[in-house]
Amino acid sequence: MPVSRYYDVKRDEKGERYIEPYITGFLLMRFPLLNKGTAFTEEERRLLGLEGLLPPHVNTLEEQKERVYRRYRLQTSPLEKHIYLRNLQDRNEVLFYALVVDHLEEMLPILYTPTVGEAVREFSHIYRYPRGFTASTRNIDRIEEALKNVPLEEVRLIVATDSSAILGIGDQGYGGMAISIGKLTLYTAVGGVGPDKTLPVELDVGTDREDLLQDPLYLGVRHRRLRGEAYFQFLDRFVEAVRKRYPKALIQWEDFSKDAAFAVLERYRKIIPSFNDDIQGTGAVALAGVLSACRLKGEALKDQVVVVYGAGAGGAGVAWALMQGMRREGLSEEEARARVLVLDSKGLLVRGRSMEAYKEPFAQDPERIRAWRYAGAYPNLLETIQNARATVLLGLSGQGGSFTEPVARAMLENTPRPVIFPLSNPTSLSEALPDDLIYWTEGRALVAAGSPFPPVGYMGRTIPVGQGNNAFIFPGLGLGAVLARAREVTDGMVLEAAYALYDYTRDHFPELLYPPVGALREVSPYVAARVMQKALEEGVAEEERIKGLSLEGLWEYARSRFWEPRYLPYKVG
Ligand SMILES: NC(=O)c1ccc[n+]([C@@H]2O[C@H](COP(=O)([O-])OP(=O)(O)OC[C@H]3O[C@@H](n4cnc5c(N)ncnc54)[C@H](O)[C@@H]3O)[C@@H](O)[C@H]2O)c1
Ligand SMILES: O=C(O)C[C@H](O)C(=O)O
Ligand SMILES: [Mn+2]
Repeated sequence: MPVSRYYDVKRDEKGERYIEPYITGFLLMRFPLLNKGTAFTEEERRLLGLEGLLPPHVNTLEEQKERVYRRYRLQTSPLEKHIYLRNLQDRNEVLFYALVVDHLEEMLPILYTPTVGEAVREFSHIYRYPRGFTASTRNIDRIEEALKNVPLEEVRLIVATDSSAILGIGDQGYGGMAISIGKLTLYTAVGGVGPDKTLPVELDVGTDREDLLQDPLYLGVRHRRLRGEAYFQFLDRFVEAVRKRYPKALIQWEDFSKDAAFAVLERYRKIIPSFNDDIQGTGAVALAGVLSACRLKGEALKDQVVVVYGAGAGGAGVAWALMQGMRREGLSEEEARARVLVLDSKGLLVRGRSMEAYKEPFAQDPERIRAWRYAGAYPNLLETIQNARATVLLGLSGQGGSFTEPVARAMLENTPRPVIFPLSNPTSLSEALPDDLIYWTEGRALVAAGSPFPPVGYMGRTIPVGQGNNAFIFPGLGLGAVLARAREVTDGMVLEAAYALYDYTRDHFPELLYPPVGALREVSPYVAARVMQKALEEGVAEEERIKGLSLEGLWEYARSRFWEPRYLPYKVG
């Protein structure tokens, strides 16, 4: 079966890859995976029926990059830059990725967090070309036929959202498609997954946002969200259709609110290889960063007292991963629980309090807080930090500014080097500005944030702010699972991704909490190799070609499979 109904990628007698197109002429230039624009050679123009349709001068990819980069720089706001880049992506994917790879640090905040949050909000207003697949209450009864319309035959990676909790900005209806697109852009740009192997998906089950339902320009279905049985029937149909059309595909569940996130993960993880980025990716990235912080302070994770502020998908995932990390250092389940305190909007999770089932594993023994000093029904953030003598504080609350000066100073009372990670996105919802945290703690806090922040100058020092974002995990985790053809994404593989990121940071950036974003293209294949190794060890890897390979061999394998943005020559069969 060819890669697409529009073309196939083949190898010539020397083993070099080339494209055999099944469409020609003007139409070929309208398919972004095939278009080279002004870089079509004279020979290709003759061969493909493009003569006269393009300017006479033939550009190199380098020249094209120069041209689009100049225009890019003239865009006046992050959202305008985002729109510009997304248009380029929908016009010529090789050129788009070649440009992005050259300017990773500059462009990731435009294509991904934080600007992607704005793109989600404005999705219906900035919409231009179709991309990805929409499953909606309008087509779910014909989902199998609809999926056949996707012109790609070898999809291996799907990012799907129901848009119920996009970043920290809540229900965004159809606009969530932008997050699926953004995550997959990273999969290709830094995870080496070919764009023809990816499919962004919006699961449009409706929205509860009155302003969207009333907006005449809104592009999604106009009814309230499906819930309960109807919701799961919708998802069952989607998963079944994916399994049929793309039996080798992995699904990354993205930005499902806590009401559905845990149930969706558990319902499908043994049916189709899948993981939840907000629960598992975030858990892994937080564990890696806290381990790095412990190394920098010369302390062990098992001796920390961790407060996780926010108990949704992200918070629960982070609490789980940190407990697993402590167990690995020898603590019992009970001991680990006592060192990871989790708060939701009502305060500290304590056994006996009313709470959703998924929070129960993190609830503290009520005996423990009996002697604590606190005012309300349950200890709040400041009271928990003070009473438990917290040394690590992680924010996944979506409550901008909630790490105040008293909170930061209370951390400093407990330890000379507090670890404080305001991980909520986008930038405006960060629990604190890294700048403030550094000043309030007299330059002593170890700080990483979910969104990108510039380094902080303090008393003649320049303190880098790590980006504790699951972007350091999901591309490698997904790539590793896909290359290993893992039947399942196990908890072991998720935790291995965390330790891989920790090891990578220690070996290459020993002073930092996380590598710089510019290193993501090196980080992801390493994480992938470790994930593959774990999949082999746990017996879930089905790919024969990797069996028996050492870590070095797996790493080489991941690098050799890495998709690079360059033009392939055309040949007509
Ligand atoms: N840095 C990262 O990689 C990363 C990854 C995932 C999520 N996040 C961020 O975490 C935040 C939450 O995302 P989520 O996916 O967990 O959403 P969610 O909808 O599943 O959960 C939100 C949670 O926030 C908590 N919360 C709300 N109001 C609160 C309050 N006043 N005090 C304390 N807690 C409160 C609640 O416990 C709620 O369950 C978002 O801002 C998101 O961007 C960051
Ligand atoms: O999307 C991100 O930047 C990270 C994370 O998945 C989130 O929901 O905030
Ligand atoms: Mn997310």
